[in-house]
Amino acid sequence: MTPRLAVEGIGLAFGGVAALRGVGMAVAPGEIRGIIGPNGAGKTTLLNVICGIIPPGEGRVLLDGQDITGLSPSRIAARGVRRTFQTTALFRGLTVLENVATGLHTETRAGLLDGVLGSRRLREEEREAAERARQALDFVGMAACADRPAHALSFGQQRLVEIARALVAEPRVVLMDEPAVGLSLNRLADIDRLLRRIRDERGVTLLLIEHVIRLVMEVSDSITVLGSGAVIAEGPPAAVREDPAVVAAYLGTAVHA
Ligand SMILES: Nc1ncnc2c1ncn2[C@@H]1O[C@H](COP(=O)(O)OP(=O)(O)OP(=O)(O)O)[C@@H](O)[C@H]1O
Repeated sequence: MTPRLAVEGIGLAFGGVAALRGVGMAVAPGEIRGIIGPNGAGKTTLLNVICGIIPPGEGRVLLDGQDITGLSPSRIAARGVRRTFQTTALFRGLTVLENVATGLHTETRAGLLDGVLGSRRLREEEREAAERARQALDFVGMAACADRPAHALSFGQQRLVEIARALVAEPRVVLMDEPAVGLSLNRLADIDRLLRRIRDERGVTLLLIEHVIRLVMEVSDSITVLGSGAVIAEGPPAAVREDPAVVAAYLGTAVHA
């Protein structure tokens, strides 16, 4: 089967520092793939390469077999690869609903002239965008906050809105950078459930960077472990947890936390 997402031989250096070294990985459709590794291992850089924020020095990124290496972030988003960030990145001046609707920018067809003329097509698009944004908010359990200003929400709520924004355009792949960061332990089960629903109900393939090892071990179908910019282990959570190279990379503690 063609992988939904594959990276092949990705290499990237920042100045003299090799951030990624020959990274390869193939993720099946509908898989939750955890990406773990110590600080500085290259996890965020890998997501940035996949979604086009940083062009790789070497290697290729393939989406359903098609080479998307070097495309701009907005073109890659338009092909169905969306992203959430480590720190929330909502527009402060917009409502929650408007923030989620910005996730549809790659699909909006009405042109500038339509805006000037206030055409019916533009109004229809806006209505449709609002409806889809509302559905995405409902999916993450945030519909009641739709009309509130985004900055008035708690950190945890803002993270859910970001996930809704990543989902609104019905992506094929969502890259998530630490969705559980800053959440209390009793919210972890909610995130676990939400990630599974994103996979099962929306058919989205998920790449998940996560430092909360308990969450990533429970929710991932398989895990790729990065160390110093290279893949040091890959496989089902139970096998990765026992892998000597992984235990050594984490100094034998965190993987069992
Ligand atoms: N924009 C940049 N300029 C220079 N070096 C960078 C840049 N971004 C990342 N690096 C370096 O690349 C390496 C990989 O960093 P990256 O942030 O991808 O690691 P990470 O695994 O996501 O770490 P963390 O778990 O701490 O978020 C590190 O050595 C980091 O210092």
